[in-house]
Amino acid sequence: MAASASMSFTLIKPNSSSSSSASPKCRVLTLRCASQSQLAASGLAERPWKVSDARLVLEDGSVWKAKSFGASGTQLGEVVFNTSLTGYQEILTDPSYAGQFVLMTNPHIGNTGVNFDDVDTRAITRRLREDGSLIGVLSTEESKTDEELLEMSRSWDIVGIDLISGVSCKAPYEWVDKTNSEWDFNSTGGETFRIVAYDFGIKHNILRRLASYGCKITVVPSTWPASETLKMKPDGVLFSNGPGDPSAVPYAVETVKEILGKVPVFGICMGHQLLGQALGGKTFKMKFGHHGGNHPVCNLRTGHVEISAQNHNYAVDPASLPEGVEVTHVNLNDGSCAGLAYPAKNIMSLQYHPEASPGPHDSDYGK
Ligand SMILES: NC(=O)CC[C@H](N)C(=O)O
Repeated sequence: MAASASMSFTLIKPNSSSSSSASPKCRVLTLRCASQSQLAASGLAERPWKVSDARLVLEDGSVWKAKSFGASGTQLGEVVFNTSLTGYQEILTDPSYAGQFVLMTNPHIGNTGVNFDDVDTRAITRRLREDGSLIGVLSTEESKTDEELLEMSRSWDIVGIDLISGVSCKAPYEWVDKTNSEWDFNSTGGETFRIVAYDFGIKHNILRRLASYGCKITVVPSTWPASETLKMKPDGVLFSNGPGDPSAVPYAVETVKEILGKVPVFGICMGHQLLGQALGGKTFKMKFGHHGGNHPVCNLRTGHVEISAQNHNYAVDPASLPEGVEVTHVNLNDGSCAGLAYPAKNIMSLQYHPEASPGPHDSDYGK
């Protein structure tokens, strides 16, 4: 689903003037440093892909000059940074990043660290840490002026947009693949539960982990009616991860509401945010969210700390939840809600990724 481009960066003085607009079309892009001399020395400049000048223009008026290879054109999106040390392939193919650019911060991926030829892309991360996630336009089109690109970045917002409909499957299907045995560490033999999994941009490893635990899984589109799901008489329903603003998909919240209390349900990330709303709570946008494989979470039921993989810009406001809903997990970096349960209705959910691949695997408890 994702286009990607690798770029070297040189920061020039912020430019704050503006002029035209364009329709938003967003893809996940990764920003990676390599100097032109390195590219030339390695022969990359002669490879089939085109190396071209590129610019990342942020809505704050800053213009970041770059060299790109692997993709060309102009893309608009929200720039977020990810602190994971490994797994950038999985990050770039995670549908939850639809509408966003991913800026890797690990020196081995996102930048070259000590390199006097290039400005370190961690400078962009610092900017995002100050101001929060920013909309940006990444372009290799020389015909577009900085002002035009700036205007594009200022005339689009990721808030309020339904991004899950663009990444969900279009028809139901059965999922059978398990975690490859060389990577498996917790699994059960035999069939356990029949699950309907709502695909809001579901990650394959969620499905693999469930299959390894013996679940028989039917994946359904985001618009699949609750009544059809209930007719399938599943033992449980999973609401998956997915991109974008959870308050911009009221139809999905309605589906969740219709299912709650009738069968046990579990939500991951977007699924957790939809459950929070279906229970009467509200979500809010965080400053720059949580994106990385190193987030400490406290499981309040056990007192144990789990290191978790996270990828979200929104969170459920615990103060907005009705009585009876229990906050089961808390992010120890900022105290935000990382898990919910409502035992009276057999509901549980996590804001983070217990199935993370690559790990950490602290939250894959096994049986
Ligand atoms: N990984 C996800 O499901 C992301 C959830 C939601 N799109 C957010 O950014 O908060």
